[in-house]
Amino acid sequence: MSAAEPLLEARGLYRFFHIGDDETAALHGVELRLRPGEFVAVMGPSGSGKSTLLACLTGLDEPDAGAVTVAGRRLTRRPEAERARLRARHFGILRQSGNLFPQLSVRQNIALQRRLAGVRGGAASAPIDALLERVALAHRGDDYPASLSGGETARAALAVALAADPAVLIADEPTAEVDRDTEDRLLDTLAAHCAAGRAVLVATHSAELARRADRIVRLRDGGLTDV
Ligand SMILES: Nc1ncnc2c1ncn2[C@@H]1O[C@H](COP(=O)(O)OP(=O)(O)OP(=O)(O)O)[C@@H](O)[C@H]1O
Repeated sequence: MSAAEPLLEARGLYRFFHIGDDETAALHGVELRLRPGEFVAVMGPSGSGKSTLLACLTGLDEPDAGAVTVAGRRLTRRPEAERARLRARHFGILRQSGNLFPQLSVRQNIALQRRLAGVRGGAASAPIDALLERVALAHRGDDYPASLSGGETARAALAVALAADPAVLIADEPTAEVDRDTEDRLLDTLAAHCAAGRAVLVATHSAELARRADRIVRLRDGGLTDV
């Protein structure tokens, strides 16, 4: 794959939901391309389709029409197990609800994510130490999620999302529940991931966060437009 090719590409995405006779077009012909180094913010009012878009882009949901390609591999119309493998390999996913297993330490959560992504030496300590350092959690690696503060939890979740150095980091409202310092650190870390030739897509209501993006796209009634 050449450097100019998008890391993530969505073409003609449609997703419909039916309740009784009512039909909602949650996605309506969405086109999106994320190139290496790009930090893109998706904005849109509640119900505009952001969660549906992120789910379809990461293979958690299957669009009714259209195609998604990540790192040159088609993700759509694949068996669930294949989508899960591609998702673990190519995406880092940061959710508001968190992505930490409570029964594992921070270090073990990172190691698990690396193993799921097929990274060789998934539990090797040097890369995990470096990652903990990057999110200022070097001293908390052996602790369990329940003992972390809100800001530490957000940073640990980011470390897990970055564990396998994913081509595309997808974040849903990553700064909604964190203080200003943590927000700055999260945004700096996302920017550094882009600077390393990866791509970041963030769904947010925060104008502050969107200002840090290279490009803002807006969802309205399932359609995506550049701002
Ligand atoms: N499983 C579902 N069944 C029926 N309708 C759904 C389903 N999921 C989403 N929708 C509808 O699709 C539209 C888009 O929803 P979505 O959750 O993607 O919006 P959103 O922009 O993420 O909203 P919010 O910012 O409030 O999280 C809404 O009208 C929603 O009611």
